[in-house]
Parts: sequence; C-alpha cells; structure tokens
Amino acid sequence: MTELELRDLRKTYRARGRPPVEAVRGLDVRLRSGELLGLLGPSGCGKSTTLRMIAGLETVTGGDVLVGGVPVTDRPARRRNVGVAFENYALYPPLTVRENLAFGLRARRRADRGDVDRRVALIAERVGLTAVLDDRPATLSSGQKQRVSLARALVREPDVLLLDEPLSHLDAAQRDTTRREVKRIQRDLGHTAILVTHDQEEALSLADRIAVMRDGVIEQLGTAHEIYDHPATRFVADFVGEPAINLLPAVTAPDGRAAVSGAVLLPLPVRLPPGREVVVGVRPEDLALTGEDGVRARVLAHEPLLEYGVATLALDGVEDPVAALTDPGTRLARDDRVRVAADPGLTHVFDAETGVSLR
Ligand SMILES: Nc1ncnc2c1ncn2[C@@H]1O[C@H](COP(=O)(O)OP(=O)(O)OP(=O)(O)O)[C@@H](O)[C@H]1O
Repeated sequence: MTELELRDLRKTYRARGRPPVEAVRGLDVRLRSGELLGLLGPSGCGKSTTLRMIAGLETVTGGDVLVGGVPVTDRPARRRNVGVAFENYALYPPLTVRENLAFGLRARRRADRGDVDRRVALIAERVGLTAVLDDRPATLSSGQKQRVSLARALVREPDVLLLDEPLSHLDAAQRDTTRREVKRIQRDLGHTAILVTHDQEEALSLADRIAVMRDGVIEQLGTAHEIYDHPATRFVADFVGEPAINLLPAVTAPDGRAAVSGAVLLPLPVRLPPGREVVVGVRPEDLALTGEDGVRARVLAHEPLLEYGVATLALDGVEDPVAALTDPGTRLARDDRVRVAADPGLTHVFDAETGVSLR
C-alpha cells in the first residue's frame, strides 16, 4: 500500500525555433494508499504529460513525485515500481502474449520461472486473455491488445498503477466487464492508481476522486458527486455532464433572480446584489417541463431516447436554445408551446468574467 504525491509538478517543453509549451503548470495532489484518481480534461490539457512524469518517462521541469513519501523524481522509470498501461499498447510484436506479460517480471525480479508462470496465468485469467496466451500481438483484436497492455502493467504488482485510456478500444460490452474487473483488481491488490480517460462515465464509475484539468492545472478536485453537483467553475460545469449544462449569460435583478436577455427571470441559488453580470447554469435534468407555471418556451426539437428524452427549447425572448430532459413516453412536436421551470436549489451561478462559482 503506497501513497502517491505530486508537489508543484511542472513541465515545459522546449524545442528550438518554437515557443515553449507549458504543458503542466504546478500540480499539487496527494493520493491516499489504494485510491483511484480519475484525471479528466480536454485534449492537450496535460494529462499524458503528467502520467509520463510520474512513470519517469519524461523529465520534470520542476516539482516532485513522491511514492510512499519518498521522492522518486530523479529515479529512472525502471526503479520506480510504477506500472503503466497505455492506450497504444506498446507490445513487443515478436513475443507471444505470455512472453509479453512475463518479460518485465523476469528481467526485473529474477523471479523463478514457476512463480512468473503462475502470476501470468492468474492475471491473464482475470482480464480474459487465457485463450490467447500463445498468440502474437499481430493476431489480436485491438480490444485484446489493450487488455494485454493492462495485464502487463498489473502483473508486476506495481506500487502505483497508471492507466492512460485503458479501455478506449474495447466495445461497449467488453468495456463494461473490463471496467468492473479493473476496479476489482485495483481494489483487491490495493493499487494506488491514476486513470486518464475521455470517457466521463468511466471516470465517474471507477474513480474515488476526480481531478478536472485545464491548461496544465487542476481546476477542481473532488468526488464525482462534488464535481457534478457543485462545480467550482463554469469550465468544470460545462466539461462534466452529458447532455451539457445550459449556460446562460444573465444580469442579476432586484428581486434576487437573474434576467436572461432582459426577458426571462431565472432563480438563483444565492442572493446577489442587482446589476451583476453572471452566467446561470441549469443542467438539462434540472429544467422541468411544467404545466401552468414557469417560463414560456417553444419546442425546437425532441429526441426520445430509451430512458429519457432530450428537448431542445427556445425560451421566449432568448436567442440561445436550451436542453431539457423529458420523461420517457413524453411526446413533443416542433413548435409546441411548453413551460419550463428551474429549481433554485439546483441552479448554478458563475461570475461572468472569471467563471468562478458564486454559490
Ligand atoms: N513531446 C512534446 N513536445 C512538445 N510539446 C508537447 C509534447 N508532448 C505534449 N506536448 C504539448 O503539451 C501539451 C499537453 O499535452 P498532453 O499530451 O500532456 O495532453 P493530454 O491532456 O494528454 O491530451 P490528449 O487528451 O489529447 O492526449 C499540449 O499542448 C501538447 O501539444
């Protein structure tokens, strides 16, 4: 069981003739032993660079990586006991799956053959690779290759496990089962782990806490619940959630609500002085279609899905359309007139300029 800590971790890429790229600009985070942290953020925000620095595959420009309280920043990758499963597999083509899995183990530990074979067989079974142990990577599906990459990281019993889009090439069913299996293995073996993924659902279901990164810094760190229900910034609110939150520029009114386009008054979760420029956020599931009361709107489109529907609405007098979730079985046609209401307890409000939550 091992704690992982990043202290003011930084990376600037410098290449001749090009402006420097500040990929990671001071990360401070401490993972409890056995904790799984999900790292979320848009492309280019520095997720892979962070993992590579922890693994020792990239030099750091500043700051420290500590494993079990011990700085490992200056240690080469092979002396860190950090297991990495990359999206792009990095398997050895001439070796069989079994040899790919055993390779690092034998080289590193000079473990006896029987022990290595047992570990390989055990992990292969847990990630569903037993049937292809004697095949070579070229003959495997992309999902199988991804599982070999994962198994290879696990088989070494690392102190810290880094997973970079580990399930991205699996189909929906495989992803579901592998996701559960990854979580179980990580729990059982007590790995302290970081998972980088574009798949929010994956992060929300696997991770104990989530860090949302933007431009090389962590914008918010918290449980899935905290991040979804109390986004610290407009960016986090917008990034997490599908369909995306409705964000409407507004000005606070004397009655404590906020006026959108000077026309529609929306409730706010806090009392703010009038005349302040804000952005009001309402998640589609928190915008209810009501009977009599509420803001008047016109239906632009309605997409009925299996468990719910998504209505795209034009609030009267407001240019930007909004999305609202509808109950299953709801029938709506283009140009139908409806009314919608937002619960003040479930709305969000951000400073128009800084994007910081004002709740
Ligand atoms: N070797 C490199 N040399 C120069 N710049 C790089 C290098 N690797 C990454 N970058 C830049 O650093 C920034 C962060 O990249 P990084 O790959 O860490 O982001 P990411 O969040 O993992 O993105 P993605 O989700 O697309 O993988 C980007 O602007 C990227 O262009």
